[in-house]
Amino acid sequence: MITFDDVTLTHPDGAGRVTALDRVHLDVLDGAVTVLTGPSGSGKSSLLAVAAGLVRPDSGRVLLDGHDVARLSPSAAASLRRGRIGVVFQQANLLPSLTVRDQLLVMGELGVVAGGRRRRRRELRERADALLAEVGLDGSGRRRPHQLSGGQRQRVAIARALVHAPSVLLVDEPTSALDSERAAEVVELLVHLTRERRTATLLVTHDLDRLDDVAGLERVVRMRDGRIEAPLPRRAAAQA
Ligand SMILES: Nc1ncnc2c1ncn2[C@@H]1O[C@H](COP(=O)(O)OP(=O)(O)OP(=O)(O)O)[C@@H](O)[C@H]1O
Repeated sequence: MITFDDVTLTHPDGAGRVTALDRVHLDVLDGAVTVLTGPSGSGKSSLLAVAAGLVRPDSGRVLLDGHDVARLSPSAAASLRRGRIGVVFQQANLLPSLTVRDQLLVMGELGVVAGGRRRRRRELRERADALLAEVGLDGSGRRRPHQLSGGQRQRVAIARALVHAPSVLLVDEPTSALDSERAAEVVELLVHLTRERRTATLLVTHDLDRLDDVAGLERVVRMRDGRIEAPLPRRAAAQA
């Protein structure tokens, strides 16, 4: 679970400062996808960056499984990120020369080192293969990114983000490069994996209306001017 408790973040802006997050309170619960939407500049990326420990807020607490990410040193934040957080970006960002399976194994090894756990390689390989099957890429482990469709690449990115068994999944506009049908499939997959693995998933999207038919996105929060508006029913949030 991630808890944002009274989190404020400002950036320098000419002579003054611009407020990206303004006293944000939000719980991202385990086993559910919390959708974060809102207009450009409302603070969505800033909230993800703070959750990932990439940016330190001016004030407030960001609790990730009880650790205050906002107070950690940069190296401790990096270690927490590698051990407990999975991230999926707008583009899949796969390494062109690696096979699908190796994309997962490389990330898994990083998590193993960072977490100081002696997870055996065989275990990691089994985990990678199980994840590839779960995201519908059973049998594609030897392919390389250029042999995959956009939706398949994004599925690899999702599997890679989960291979070290993070408790938190941060997802930034994962569907912007996909058509509506593929977009819905990718988000359905995220809902399924989130429930099954009990991750606390925070999904940023600006086009909520494209996800109208996806079940399991009950929790939608909308940002405006750095603030979280009260959680809204999904249709109302899409129209606001
Ligand atoms: N590094 C920075 N320096 C100065 N201002 C910044 C910086 N990063 C973000 N901002 C400002 O903080 C506010 C929130 O930006 P943020 O990128 O979090 O919004 P967003 O909702 O993710 O927007 P988008 O949907 O366009 O990605 C905006 O006013 C933006 O201009």
